[in-house]
Amino acid sequence: MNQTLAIIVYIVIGLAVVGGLVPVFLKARKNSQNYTGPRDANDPAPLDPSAPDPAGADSSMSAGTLLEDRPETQAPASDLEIVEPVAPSALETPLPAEGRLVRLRARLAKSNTALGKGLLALLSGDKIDEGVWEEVEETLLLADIGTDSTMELVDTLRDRVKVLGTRSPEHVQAMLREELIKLVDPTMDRSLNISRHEDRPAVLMVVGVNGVGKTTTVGKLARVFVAEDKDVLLGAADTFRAAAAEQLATWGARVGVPTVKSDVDGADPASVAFEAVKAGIEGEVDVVMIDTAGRLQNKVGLMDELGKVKRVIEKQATVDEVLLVLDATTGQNGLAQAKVFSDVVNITGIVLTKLDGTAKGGIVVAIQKSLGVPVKLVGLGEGADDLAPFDAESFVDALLS
Ligand SMILES: Nc1nc2c(ncn2[C@@H]2O[C@H](COP(=O)(O)OP(=O)(O)OP(=O)(O)O)[C@@H](O)[C@H]2O)c(=O)[nH]1
Repeated sequence: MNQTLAIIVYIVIGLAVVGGLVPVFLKARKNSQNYTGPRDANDPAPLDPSAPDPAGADSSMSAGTLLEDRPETQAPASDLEIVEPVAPSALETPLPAEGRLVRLRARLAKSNTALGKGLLALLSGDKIDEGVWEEVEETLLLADIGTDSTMELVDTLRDRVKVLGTRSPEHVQAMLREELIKLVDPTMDRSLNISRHEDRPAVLMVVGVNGVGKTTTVGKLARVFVAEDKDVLLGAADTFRAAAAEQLATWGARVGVPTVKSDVDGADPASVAFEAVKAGIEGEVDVVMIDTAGRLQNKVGLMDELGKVKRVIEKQATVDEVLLVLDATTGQNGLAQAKVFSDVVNITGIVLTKLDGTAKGGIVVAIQKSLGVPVKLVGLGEGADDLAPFDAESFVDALLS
């Protein structure tokens, strides 16, 4: 009897010990997903165990706190989770990308009437004297086309008007259309490099300053790719703004796309990016898209951090597309941002957002000219499908319509 009792006691103790270890094993397994590769020279300092919890410090920040105000040390990306999409029955069907610029033409035309219609009115008048050319110049400069391109366009138009003799409004419209299209450059390759490699997904990274529309762009792009039947995975490497990862996961879930994110505020963004790409390789998806935190281009540490995110991804894949998101309403300021970002991460394309809210559509020309990088996409509203592949002819037609 005593022997049986002793056996039962041993079994109970044994079960208690095993039960206690299970969570430890599970936690260890979760953490083993973390990126543990060698640190780069400019990596953030490793955590000092005696230091106050940086996650705690971060969580006291408001969503509006700028990235440069955060503590130097960063929490590791422990507690990574993959947010799975909603039930298939609740999934949305995104619109195909083709023809979107034409569909959204009215928005572009509405905010750029001054440019297209203004130029047409000026050039269709009975007499084109110096005063008119000055007004044409002013209109182009106000639309943020940039000084060099404005001069170039005015000189060409002046020559062509001279040669033309009679000027019907149709003639003027055709001439203006032709010259504007040349300026926007239809020869640039605007396709996105998102073809899957034999053994791994294509990786696309989105960068830019605060609030330009990076997360929104990744969400809208996920929809475009889903409409093209691609398998997509998102990585929420904007670990600074508390709501950003949630925002991204919600975008993804709506169209059946999973998101890799960290539960820890201020987690190491490179680590989240690494894990997202790893999950993309293991899941054999077509495209992994990495959202990054907004950062001011004049903060060296933050720009270094961005370079690190890219380098860490490159330990297991190539970064095929780096899209710089610029807010069209900030006009020429975007040029300064573009310059610095392109020094750090080799920008392959521009996304120009909020073109629906500005009469400065000419910034497309200025950016391409100063950077030599094509505008590949334009944002024309806050709606889920208000992102369009950029096309020189449709764009100019919208300006002149
Ligand atoms: N009108 C308009 N609003 C846009 C467009 N694209 C983005 N937005 C809005 O811009 C705001 C900022 O967008 P986010 O995607 O959160 O910007 P973000 O760059 O990720 O922000 P940070 O992570 O703080 O740097 C949101 O209110 C978007 O709805 C656009 O093309 N048109």
